[in-house]
Amino acid sequence: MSRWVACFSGALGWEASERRYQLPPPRRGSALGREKTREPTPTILGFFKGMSFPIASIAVVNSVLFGVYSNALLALTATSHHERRLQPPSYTHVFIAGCTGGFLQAYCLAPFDLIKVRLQNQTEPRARQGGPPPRYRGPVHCAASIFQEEGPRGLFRGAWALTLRDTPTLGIYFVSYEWLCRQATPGGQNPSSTTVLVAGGFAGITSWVTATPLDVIKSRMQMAGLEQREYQGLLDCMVSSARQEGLGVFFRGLTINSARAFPVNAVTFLSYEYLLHLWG
Ligand SMILES: CN(C)C(=N)NCCC[C@H](N)C(=O)O
Repeated sequence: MSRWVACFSGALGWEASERRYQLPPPRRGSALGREKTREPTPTILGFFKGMSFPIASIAVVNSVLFGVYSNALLALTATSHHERRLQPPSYTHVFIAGCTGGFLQAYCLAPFDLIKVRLQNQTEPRARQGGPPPRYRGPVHCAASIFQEEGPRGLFRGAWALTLRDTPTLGIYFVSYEWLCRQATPGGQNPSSTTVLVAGGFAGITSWVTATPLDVIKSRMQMAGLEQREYQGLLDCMVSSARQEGLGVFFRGLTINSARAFPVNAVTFLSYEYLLHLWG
């Protein structure tokens, strides 16, 4: 039980805005480009757009991830959290447990991720007097609209890309964390808080560095239904994105992902270790 509760810690780790993955604006001269549109004045609030839903859902996401990871490790090694300090699990076991957590988390929570991406990509200004209302009025309205307009399968748009992104990268995430902790901790002892913070931060960066290319593709596929743009699949999305925007497209958002990953994952692991210690 404690393993699942511990993962509430993730409430601190909201996802960065996905607007960086938007497709380039229509070229000058295109029908859309010629339309006279009044751009809303950007405000600081734009950075926080659509954050309430990610904050609420990240607790669930991390509960599933860390819960499955801990239970998979328990099943593989037959040792409790405390015993593992004296008998550390092999990196293969850590990797398999991390991949299992990543796979189940991605598969079960794909609709939440889709809603988050759609809400964060809304470009309409907040409803003003006389102005157009935003397309989605909130998470429930967003889910209902996707269901109506794109069918039940629409809610799982991009789910494969999300699963492919999360399965190996979460294995890497937990292996990096374990490896860094072991380097800085004498055998048989618990890692210090500083070690946990630093190892968690770097584990977050490592996982995002490996995840960013598929993260870009996943977000594009999730937005495709809304932008009246269909990809034939993951490969088609990869090839057409690279053709139009060059290989750099796969690393879009890498700097911001990494800058965000350090503090978020440092705190996530510290809370996880602390709660395991308390209830484990
Ligand atoms: C897709 N990737 C790289 C990950 N999910 N990595 C694990 C970090 C999870 C954390 N909630 C975060 O958002 O950084």
